[in-house]
Amino acid sequence: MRKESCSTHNTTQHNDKLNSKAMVELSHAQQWLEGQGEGWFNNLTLSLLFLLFISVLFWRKFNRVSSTKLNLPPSPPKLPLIGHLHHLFPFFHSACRDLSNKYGPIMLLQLGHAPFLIVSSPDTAKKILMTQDTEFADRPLMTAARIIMRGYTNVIFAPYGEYWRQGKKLFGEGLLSLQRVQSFKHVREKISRSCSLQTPVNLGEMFRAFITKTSFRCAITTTSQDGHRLAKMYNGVMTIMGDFSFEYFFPSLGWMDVLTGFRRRLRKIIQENDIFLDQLIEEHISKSTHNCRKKEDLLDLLLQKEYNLTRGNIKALILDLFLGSDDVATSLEWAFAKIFNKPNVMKKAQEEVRRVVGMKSKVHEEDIHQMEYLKCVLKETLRLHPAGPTLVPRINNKVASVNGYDIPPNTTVLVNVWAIQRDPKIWDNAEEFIPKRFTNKSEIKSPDHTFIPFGTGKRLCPGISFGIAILELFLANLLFHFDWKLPGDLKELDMTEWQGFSLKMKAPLELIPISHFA
Ligand code: HEM
Repeated sequence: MRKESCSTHNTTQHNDKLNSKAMVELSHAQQWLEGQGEGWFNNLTLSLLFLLFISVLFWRKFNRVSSTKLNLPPSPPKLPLIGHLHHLFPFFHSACRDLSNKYGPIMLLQLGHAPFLIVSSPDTAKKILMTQDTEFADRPLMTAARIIMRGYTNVIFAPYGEYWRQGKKLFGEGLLSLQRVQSFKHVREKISRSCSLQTPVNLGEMFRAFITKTSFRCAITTTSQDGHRLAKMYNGVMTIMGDFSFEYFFPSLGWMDVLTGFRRRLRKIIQENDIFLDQLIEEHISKSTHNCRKKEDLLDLLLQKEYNLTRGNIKALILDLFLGSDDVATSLEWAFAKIFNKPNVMKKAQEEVRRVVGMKSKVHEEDIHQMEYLKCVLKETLRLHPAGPTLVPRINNKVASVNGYDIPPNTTVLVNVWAIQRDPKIWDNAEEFIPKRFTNKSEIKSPDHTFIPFGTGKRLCPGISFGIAILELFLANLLFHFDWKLPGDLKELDMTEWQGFSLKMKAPLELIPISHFA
């Protein structure tokens, strides 16, 4: 299943959209700029602006010709050059929900030069994700994913095809065979120190650090205790994956990513990751050669010769663990904040956890099965705060027909799960946090597509069981061992959202722990 970089495929796709002469000039300018390095801006600026103008004209000409024959979905009025970008503040998912209320559950936007289809109803989501899923099973080509994930050779961004199929199967097997998250000891000790000092704990930061480390260590056994390097690698990858790239929204302006320093930062992250990942890989190769590991882990599986993966492929696949961990940490942060802001929910959840665990000194995995209310709390959190509010983007390679509309090829398709899961036509008191609405509903995705925080269909998240297991265990432990209060004279937690790679809490989740068993 070996796969080398898809960047040529990407370039070809974008080139098709442009007049070839202007493209040749642009690519010369880009190569030249790459050679000059970041921060360069001198008297050639005018020539570059001229090129920009030409490329925009060509793009507009192309776009007009190709879309005239199609029956396109409804669209709000747009501005020259930026299209609908100005409509999408402060938050993409909520702005799209408001626009969809006016323009319908299937709506075409133009963001910069890139066409986006926004889907906001369960029925249309079903068509995209299930009924017509082969037409929409590909991922769009994004600069950060291309470079960090070495030509889209991780699972999340891999183009739909044999490499993706094999990668997902391997990833699923690797995650299933993981040793479960056994110990909450380190987190408990750290929080206990703050108990005695009566100082607030930044829970969001702590969740992220522990969950990345936990999922990484569960998947890959290593003697390296370098948690700091792991955290640095994680922060670097997550930050740049959520950054703005000119190449994506304005394909003809890809060279601007050189000027802004985006490309340089990507290269730096790759180099830093390489040091850590090469060390892990070498350690695994040497241990398997000397046959001194007791248990096989995800990395051992990926290193097996029969899969014929390059070292770059393996590094990209490992990085999917980071993206998955980020979703878990984000969901945990929201869940805890939601519980804290609703004292009756906190009381009920703590009573359940403490009743089930009883006289034991810690929460065991078997206990979790009996914590029905805790499971409802998690589902209600994932309903109101899905970590991926518009799932991971899809793309269609050919013209597709949905609800009688023509969807032009290479349209990025976003299913606004955040809007569907808060739709007052579907949910009673849709904006309210009411965990008991999930009583006796065991599924983590509903067949009618009204609740799909992990997506569905071919590109369904393979980390569901692993992610839920970590979430349940962390939450149960936090509720079992500690009571919590706000620092200073704060009355309530600030629940403002912030969109990075996942939809996070903007303000730090800081609370003072009080030991329940002191
Ligand atoms: C609460 C935790 C998590 C949430 C909310 C979540 C959510 C999602 C979503 C929305 C997608 C996109 C589905 C689509 O395009 O239809 C996805 C894909 C994916 N997730 Fe997760 N995820 C979580 C945990 C994890 C974990 C722990 C891992 C791995 C360790 C993981 C690995 C993946 C991978 C590899 C994909 C790509 C699947 C594909 O493209 O075929 N996720 N996840």
